[in-house]
Amino acid sequence: MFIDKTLLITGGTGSFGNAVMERVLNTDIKEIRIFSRDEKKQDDMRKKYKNDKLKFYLGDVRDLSSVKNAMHDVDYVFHAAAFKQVPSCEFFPLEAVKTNILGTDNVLTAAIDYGVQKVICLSTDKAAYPINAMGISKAMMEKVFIAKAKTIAPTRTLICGTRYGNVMASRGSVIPIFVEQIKNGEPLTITNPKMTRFLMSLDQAVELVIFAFSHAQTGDIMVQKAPACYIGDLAQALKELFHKDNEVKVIGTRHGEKLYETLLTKEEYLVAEDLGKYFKIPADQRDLNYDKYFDIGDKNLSTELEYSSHNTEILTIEQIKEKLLDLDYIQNQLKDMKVLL
Ligand SMILES: O=c1ccn([C@@H]2O[C@H](COP(=O)(O)OP(=O)(O)O[C@H]3O[C@H](CO)[C@H](O)[C@H](O)[C@H]3O)[C@@H](O)[C@H]2O)c(=O)[nH]1
Repeated sequence: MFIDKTLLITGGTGSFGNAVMERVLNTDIKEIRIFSRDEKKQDDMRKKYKNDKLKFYLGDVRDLSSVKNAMHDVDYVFHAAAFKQVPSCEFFPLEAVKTNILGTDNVLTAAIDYGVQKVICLSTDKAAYPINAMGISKAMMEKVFIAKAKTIAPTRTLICGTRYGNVMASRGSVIPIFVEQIKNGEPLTITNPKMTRFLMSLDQAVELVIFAFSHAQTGDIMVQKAPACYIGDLAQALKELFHKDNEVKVIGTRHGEKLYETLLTKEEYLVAEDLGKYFKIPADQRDLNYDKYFDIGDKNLSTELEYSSHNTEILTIEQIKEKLLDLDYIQNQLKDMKVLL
């Protein structure tokens, strides 16, 4: 797939950028361009990998000229640059607009201008029925790339996306928070034990992008099916793995937070194609002459379910423990704490 090609990864110094880069670096790819704002992280990456195939571009997706500067002779783009923290986007929603929405438009404009063959834009479950600024900006990002996909022949530039849930043990997320609390003998701060979240690994996020890369048609969003768990059960699973019995403190739901996340809205579920491990949300083929579709309507809409972390497979405590044990992060923490399994 990548033989002699050039791949640009926006947000390339982030955890997803690193993971997907590592996955592709050992193919016959010609060049991987890491595009990001942070010179320090780029320098760390340069020193860590010491690989001539890796090229680093400083820039910001908000600035079209910096994006164009990195886009010449690129074949494929994985667009991962984004603001993804819920709280910071709540306080600075316009910053989310600039990076997540306008930045995406810049990436697509430059990609089309330079004849890039494929662009994969990364979205999140928080974009489905969004309630916080981060999710709303990502939902708009999806609208932007779907609309843009209609403006260009897929044989020239194919534009598609992926949507995935929380990445387990990512920096600042609940798993490392609970592990630190366990280590320090502090109570585990549970927002609501009945809250559910999809459980996905970084590798699966990479898999999903590679799957979209090889299977998506223009305008499609690819979604990975995933199990979920109750946050109360996640805390219990961690306590059992670490052989500790910390107290639990229920602290209540945080700002902008949902009881459960949605990967497919019911409107999308109705049209989604089930591809086994994945769902494909095909691009809406209607054009602006909307009137001619009005009398068809959608009778099923009121009965259809969404695909959410409440109605997907819910893992038992034992199953959560198995998933946790697959994570390098958990293995290292268990070793640090000299826990025998
Ligand atoms: O101390 C905590 C922290 C979190 N949770 C719960 O654990 C679940 C997961 O929380 P995370 O903070 O790990 O993940 P979020 O779903 O809240 O989303 C987070 O991860 C996203 C990316 O996956 C974005 O980065 C986002 O800004 C960030 O809030 C939620 O139900 C949350 O209520 C707790 O019970 N206690």
